[in-house]
Amino acid sequence: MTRAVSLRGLSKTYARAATAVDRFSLDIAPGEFLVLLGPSGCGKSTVLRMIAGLEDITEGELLLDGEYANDVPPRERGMAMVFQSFALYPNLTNRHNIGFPLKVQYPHEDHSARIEATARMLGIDDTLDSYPNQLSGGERQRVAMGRAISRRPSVFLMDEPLSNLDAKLRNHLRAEIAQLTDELGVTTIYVTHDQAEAMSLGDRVAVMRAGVLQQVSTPRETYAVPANVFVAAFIGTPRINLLQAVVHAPLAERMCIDLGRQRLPLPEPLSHDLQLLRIQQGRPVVVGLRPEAARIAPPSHARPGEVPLTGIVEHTEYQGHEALVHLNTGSRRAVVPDLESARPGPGPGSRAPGRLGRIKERAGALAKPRSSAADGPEAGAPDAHTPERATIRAGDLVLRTGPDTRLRTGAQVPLLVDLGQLYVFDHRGRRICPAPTEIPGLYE
Ligand SMILES: Nc1ncnc2c1ncn2[C@@H]1O[C@H](COP(=O)(O)OP(=O)(O)OP(=O)(O)O)[C@@H](O)[C@H]1O
Repeated sequence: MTRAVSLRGLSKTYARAATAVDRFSLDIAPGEFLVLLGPSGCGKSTVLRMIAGLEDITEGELLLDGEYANDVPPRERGMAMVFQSFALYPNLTNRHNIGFPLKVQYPHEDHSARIEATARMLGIDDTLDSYPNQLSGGERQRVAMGRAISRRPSVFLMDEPLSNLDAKLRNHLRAEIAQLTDELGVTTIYVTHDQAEAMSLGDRVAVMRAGVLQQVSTPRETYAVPANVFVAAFIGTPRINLLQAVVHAPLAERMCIDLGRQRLPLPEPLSHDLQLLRIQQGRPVVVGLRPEAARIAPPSHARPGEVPLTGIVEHTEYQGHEALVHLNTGSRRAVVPDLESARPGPGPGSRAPGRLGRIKERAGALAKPRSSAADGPEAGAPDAHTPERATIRAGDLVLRTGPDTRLRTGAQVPLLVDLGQLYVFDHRGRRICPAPTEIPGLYE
């Protein structure tokens, strides 16, 4: 059996604490795999615990199969929870750990067949007579999952079940969880702060920030059409490049996006999405370019929709299947406060003061800002005395290239930016390009 879970304006306020979850609404279909994703402390576990009945709901409604369920005791909700810490009974064999919930529910029945079938499904049938301390972390987490499965719950609640495991095992178990929940067809709500895990597991991903739901969509939509700058920055590795910019849209001239030291010209005729940017004239915006949205090539190689920019190579990270080139375009990075500490900094070489200084000097030598209606305090080109100066750093743009690309540090290289992959966010961080109501090309 599987069931629908609906959250209607769910809020949670702890005594003497800020609101942990703020008017959270979501409908989860029977059999769906929904991932709750967000940084530490954003309220993911609190949502899960309210669904489980382990936490009182301060405001709002929980519906199970359409029925009001705020007051249903946890054991009557037909849910099973798997936590980050394996939480097994150390003095019970794995067989008894898996069978424990069955024994509590039906003390006089023989559960051997179901325990063994569950263990086979999880590939731990040969460890049934061992104790948890005789198992590896991955095996212990399988036993914990076995205990959750054996009860045949109608909803699985998983709270970072893989975060105590090493990367290799995590990837392996991730695939197993996907297969298992698919086979069982049970509604699964899975909490993680790992965006790669969320993207690979979820039918849909619900991104949270500071207790508030930001976006709920398929992994593909979440990546392709993030609702705001927070979601754009949270999803994708390497992270999207976010640059401070100003839209420059004089009536008689071509529109462009001023990045401070360089501009992105917007070729005529403008696409519908780019036309809508006109109303942002003179306003600060944030430009988002994923690492695959630009390539190293001269202007003569431009394909339709590509516009030129230049950058100075700061350093190249070899990744085996690709290389990541860190470039300095003289732009100012935009900061997403909740995420900034998690952002990988520039490479080790760039931390050497002499080299950083040299890179900054070269950045200064890039195309000088032309006179612009948008020039001014918000437009970029900050002078050395403004605090903004500190935000001009080497490596404002990271691009993906082939693994064999050889680039000399300090070389100035021509770039082509694909405007079809350009994101623009307004001063409040909402996506304004592509326009919010459209999902261009996604279902073609
Ligand atoms: N029992 C509690 N009393 C007071 N505040 C709490 C309690 N439990 C959680 N909080 C607060 O509620 C907020 C949300 O916590 P929650 O554990 O749901 O976040 P999370 O997104 O699951 O974080 P993590 O990924 O670190 O587990 C945090 O600010 C946390 O400090």
